[in-house]
Amino acid sequence: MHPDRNAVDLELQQCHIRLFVPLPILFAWYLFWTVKGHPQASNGLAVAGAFLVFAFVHWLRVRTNPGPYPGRQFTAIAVDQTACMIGMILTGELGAIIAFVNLWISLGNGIRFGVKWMALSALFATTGLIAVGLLSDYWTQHPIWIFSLLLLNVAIPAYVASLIRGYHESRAQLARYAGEMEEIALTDTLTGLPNRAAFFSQLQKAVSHAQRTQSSIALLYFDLDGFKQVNDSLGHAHGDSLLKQTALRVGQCLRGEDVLARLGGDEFVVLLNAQDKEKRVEKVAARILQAVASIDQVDGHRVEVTASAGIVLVSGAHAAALGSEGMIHEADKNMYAAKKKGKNQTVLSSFPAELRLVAGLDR
Ligand SMILES: Nc1nc2c(ncn2[C@@H]2O[C@H](COP(=O)(O)OP(=O)(O)OP(=O)(O)O)[C@@H](O)[C@H]2O)c(=O)[nH]1
Repeated sequence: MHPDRNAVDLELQQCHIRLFVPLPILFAWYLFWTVKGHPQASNGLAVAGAFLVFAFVHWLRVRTNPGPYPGRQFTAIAVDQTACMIGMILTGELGAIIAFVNLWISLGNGIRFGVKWMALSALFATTGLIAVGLLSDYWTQHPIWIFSLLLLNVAIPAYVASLIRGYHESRAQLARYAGEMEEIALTDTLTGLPNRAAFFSQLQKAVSHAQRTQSSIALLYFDLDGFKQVNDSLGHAHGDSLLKQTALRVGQCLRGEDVLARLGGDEFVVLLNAQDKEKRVEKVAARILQAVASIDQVDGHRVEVTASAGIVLVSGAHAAALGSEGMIHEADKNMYAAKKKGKNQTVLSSFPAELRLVAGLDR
């Protein structure tokens, strides 16, 4: 596929429109007046014919050698607008129609190259029209007409430019809103951590990566011990503060590549992403438990809090077989086993079982 497929398509579209709409109309106009015997009509016929040949050659070039060439915008604007001026000078009153071609060119340049080039094209057109007003006998005698055509060539591009700008601004604003909504949908509002949906999407990516690179995944699930007690004794607001502190302190134990998320309530998960995750997993778990245990105050109230963690270490192939839900479920089961064993501790399992040994976790 051509690197700038859209631009090439647009360029071809412009070629077709030019070849089949304004130029045949211009040609037919001068043909009509030639048949009627207007003295300057044959000049116009020659100009319109030259325009048509030029447009045809340009169409062939775009078809055979698509893509931009150096100075494309400036050349297109200068050649088209100058040819229009010559046509107006050579055809006097019959040339009024060419002012609409000027306008067409400016709008076309805006669509092909952007608002700045449309402004330049309109500037070319208006300067050219002033030159026509000064150089051509017919137009010098009809200043009102040249002034009207000039206005037309300024006002319409300016109006279209404001429409294009408005359109781009609303698109940019929509994109910003969409980004903000996505962020809200993927963030846990209390702690600012990724939420369940965001975590699942990260885990999904990690599973694909582990499968592709034949590496492993280390997933840690932890839950505060006795959180309900804090809520009941201090109130929900202080419970919220404890959750925020937990997110902060645990986050400080992790590396930038690791993902800490809150699944809901007092349940958190960590996806270890660093290269040496297998070797780090137990150390990280110990650090997390220690970080939680170090919280001794919530909003000035003394608290004693610990956490229990379940870990799964899974090879890429097993991760794909278990799926994200399956892995979370395994880690959750281990976390409950740790609670049963007396809380404030970690239970780890691996799939396949030998992964523990490979990772050196049993040494
Ligand atoms: N403050 C606060 N509490 C919450 C929030 N979400 C859930 N909870 C409460 O958190 C508590 C979680 O319950 P458990 O995890 O079973 O309570 P626990 O005392 O930690 O029990 P163990 O895990 O067995 O030690 C419940 O009381 C919920 O009402 C929240 O966003 N903020």
